[in-house]
Amino acid sequence: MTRKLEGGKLLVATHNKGKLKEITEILAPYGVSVAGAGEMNLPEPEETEDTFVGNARIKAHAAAKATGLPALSDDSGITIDALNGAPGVYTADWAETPNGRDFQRAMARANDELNAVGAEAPRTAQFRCTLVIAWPDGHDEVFEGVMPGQLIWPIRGEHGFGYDPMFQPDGYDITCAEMNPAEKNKISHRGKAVAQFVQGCFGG
Ligand SMILES: O=c1[nH]c(=O)c2ncn([C@@H]3O[C@H](COP(=O)(O)OP(=O)(O)OP(=O)(O)O)[C@@H](O)[C@H]3O)c2[nH]1
Ligand SMILES: [Mg+2]
Repeated sequence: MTRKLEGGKLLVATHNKGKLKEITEILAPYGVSVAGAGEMNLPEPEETEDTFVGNARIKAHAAAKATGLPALSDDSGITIDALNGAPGVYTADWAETPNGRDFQRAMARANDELNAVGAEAPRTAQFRCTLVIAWPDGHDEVFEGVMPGQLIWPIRGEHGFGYDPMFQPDGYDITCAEMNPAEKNKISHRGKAVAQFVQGCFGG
């Protein structure tokens, strides 16, 4: 049975400003305001699992334990069919450099690895989002969303974050970075997962 949440404020256990902005915007119509782990100075736990749900559990339970409040985490990434699902849980790692994350470089790597598979390699990929809400007593619940699409090159668009300029959702001829944010939230992996979370934890 899904445990319900009360009150209008939710702790979101992420240090990613792009995710936080999207979750804030998706939850606004439900009267839920959001506080991020970064602004609450919570440490960033190490993501040691090899599944989205495993890492989402680590982040949500760490924040719930540290604050005594229910905490929502988001573990997400891109799975590329021709690369057997890579980068998957390592999506952020592909962007890491000694000077911070560089997504131009991460997108170029995805394109290079696809080209190395061959000209005929399918360009299909999925954005995946796993949300975990954890309570301080150790209870948790999981919600998931997937957005299928194609990886295009050269990249296009200025909105969004991460790999958005490379990702063209199925049924669209523009990338996620060319959409306005509300349009992306309507169809995205994160939009779908948050809708399920709202239904489960705030619904009747
Ligand atoms: O173009 C994108 N549009 C999206 O909608 C999206 N959602 C996730 N991602 C990427 O997937 C990785 C998640 O890694 P991740 O779950 O560990 O998050 P993170 O480390 O950035 O923050 P945190 O929540 O762990 O604090 C990061 O590289 C994100 O850029 C996206 N990229
Ligand atoms: Mg992370």
